[in-house]
Amino acid sequence: MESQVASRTPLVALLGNPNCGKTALFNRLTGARQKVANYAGVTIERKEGSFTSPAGRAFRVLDLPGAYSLNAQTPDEGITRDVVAGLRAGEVPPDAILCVVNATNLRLNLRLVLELRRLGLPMVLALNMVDVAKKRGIEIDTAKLSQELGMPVVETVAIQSGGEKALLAQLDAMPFGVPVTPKPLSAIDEVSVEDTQREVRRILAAAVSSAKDTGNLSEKIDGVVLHPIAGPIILALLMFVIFQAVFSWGDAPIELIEAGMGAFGQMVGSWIGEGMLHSLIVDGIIAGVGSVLVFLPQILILFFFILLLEDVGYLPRAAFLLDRIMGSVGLSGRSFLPLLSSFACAIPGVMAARTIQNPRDRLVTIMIAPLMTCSARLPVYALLIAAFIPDRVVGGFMNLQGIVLFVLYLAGILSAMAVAWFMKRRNGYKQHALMLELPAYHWPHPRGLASGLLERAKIFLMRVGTLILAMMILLWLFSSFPGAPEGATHPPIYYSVAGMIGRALEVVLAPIGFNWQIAIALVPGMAAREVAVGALGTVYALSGGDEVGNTLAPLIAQSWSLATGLSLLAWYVYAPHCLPTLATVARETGSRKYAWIMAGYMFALAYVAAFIVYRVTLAFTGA
Ligand SMILES: Nc1nc2c(ncn2[C@@H]2O[C@H](COP(=O)(O)OP(=O)(O)OP(=O)(O)O)[C@@H](O)[C@H]2O)c(=O)[nH]1
Ligand SMILES: [Mg+2]
Repeated sequence: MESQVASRTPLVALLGNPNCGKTALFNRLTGARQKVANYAGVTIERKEGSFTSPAGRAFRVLDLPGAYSLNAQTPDEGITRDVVAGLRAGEVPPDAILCVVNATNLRLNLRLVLELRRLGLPMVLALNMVDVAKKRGIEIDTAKLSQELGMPVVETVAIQSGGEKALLAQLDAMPFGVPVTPKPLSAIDEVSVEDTQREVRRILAAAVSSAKDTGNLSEKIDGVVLHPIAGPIILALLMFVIFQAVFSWGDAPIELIEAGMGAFGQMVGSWIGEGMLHSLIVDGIIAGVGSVLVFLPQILILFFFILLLEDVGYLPRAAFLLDRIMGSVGLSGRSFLPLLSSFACAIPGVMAARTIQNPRDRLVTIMIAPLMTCSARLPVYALLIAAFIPDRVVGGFMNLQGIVLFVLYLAGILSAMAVAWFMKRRNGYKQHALMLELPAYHWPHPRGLASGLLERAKIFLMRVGTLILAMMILLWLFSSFPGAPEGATHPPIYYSVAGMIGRALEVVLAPIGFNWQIAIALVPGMAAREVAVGALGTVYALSGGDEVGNTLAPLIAQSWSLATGLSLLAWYVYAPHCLPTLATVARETGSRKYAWIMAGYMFALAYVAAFIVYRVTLAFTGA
């Protein structure tokens, strides 16, 4: 046992305050592509990687959630504490702590360094973001700092290639002999917070000169962005521009993909003679997968803006602006970032709720996260909007389709607030002050932005190529067998297994205006929301029409009433069409109960909303 421990690869753990660049450094060292963004609380899990130093030594390295202190306040900080203190079952404590600090904010960051030092593990301090510190005129005497702290101090710039050089050299110089056992966590409390603060001040006075500090430009920008009147107006304008862009910039590339898919379908169709294989490939796969694929541009446009705002550092400001509104329903700005990540996908959103300290707030945030419009809803919304909402300019400059999309997002947000209010009212209110670190603004890094977008495109294409493709093949099978009986008056799919299920469900769904074709699509749609779009593509391709797939929108516009179209939109604002999210909720809350409650309340809301929309539209259109 002993010899095994002695000979293993040294494990180095990255620790530091949130948003100081740990993940950026981790990525630089290991070549990984973990998410880096300019707000606190991006990393919420322990991630392991490895690298070989210039001297040829192998290292294992851990990226951890940021923490302000080892007295963990939130579940994600708890992960970090347990890892360094060696409290995780089946895991040895790290051989060394690589403590990362933000060089422009040592006053805040050094407190954790002093705490960590009391654990008695070998440590290296990475003075990160020295590029920014230098620009601002903050002078840090690293030799002095090293002497004061009693540990090696190296300068790093995690976002520049080569910015990790000094650190690698330092790691190579370290012996890593017999692993050290960390002192118990109680050692941290041996010195009071006040004494620690005093020590921080002393060290700063000795090693840092901010005499030439040009000040923080961010504070000046925040004077405008966080202004009580200008702030919310800027936020609203930003949102507005994003939704307009999704529709107005998306047109050209979408048409290109549609045309491409159409031509591809025809070409492939002409190679394969009529028959089962033709149907599987043209109606099942190309029509199904193609009808989802066309939404790639719109998804990328949305993510372009999200990534941009993330990178610049605007998001925590938005949380700050919305704190009061969220407070009125019993949530705090703390819930904002988890909810915001739910716009990409509810799963990381639900997981990000780990950064919330209060267990009730955390639960409420988890329960409402899926009401935020995730990117998988975008294909559904975009399809139905293209089919039922005219592409018209209103008020001189606003695109009507963009407005409807905005309203759908808003409906999700407002409903989430209402549900939060209801849950909190039942469980008792308690207001918490918002403690949120506002990071410095910085210019977006084009390379990071591009790789973020590429990552998104990959995720989407992977989903299309695996999950959606598989669902389409299954759906085609269920929709093609058994074939139509003698003297059939409907297309064969009507008599198939899927058709039978669809017709059975139609009984329940008819009051909200859904036909059996929609009912069929909703079933595989439980795997993921955009599967329903593909399923509609396949179902309509099999219901007749030759080269449907790429022209699904006009087809459903012809065959459904406006009331049905709008009702389905309302349904998708609420319905929990995503089993993976429900599974994540069960895991994160440690109980299936909440997944069931979530599914129940979301289906109920979906039905009621769709019913109201259907009936009201019918009343207006007089059908
Ligand atoms: N200018 C500059 N920016 C940096 C540097 N290192 C990181 N950043 C930026 O700082 C922000 C935070 O980086 P992350 O790596 O996500 O920080 P983290 O410590 O992992 O944050 P959490 O996971 O939230 O604890 C990002 O916007 C990075 O691009 C650096 O050395 N210089
Ligand atoms: Mg991180």
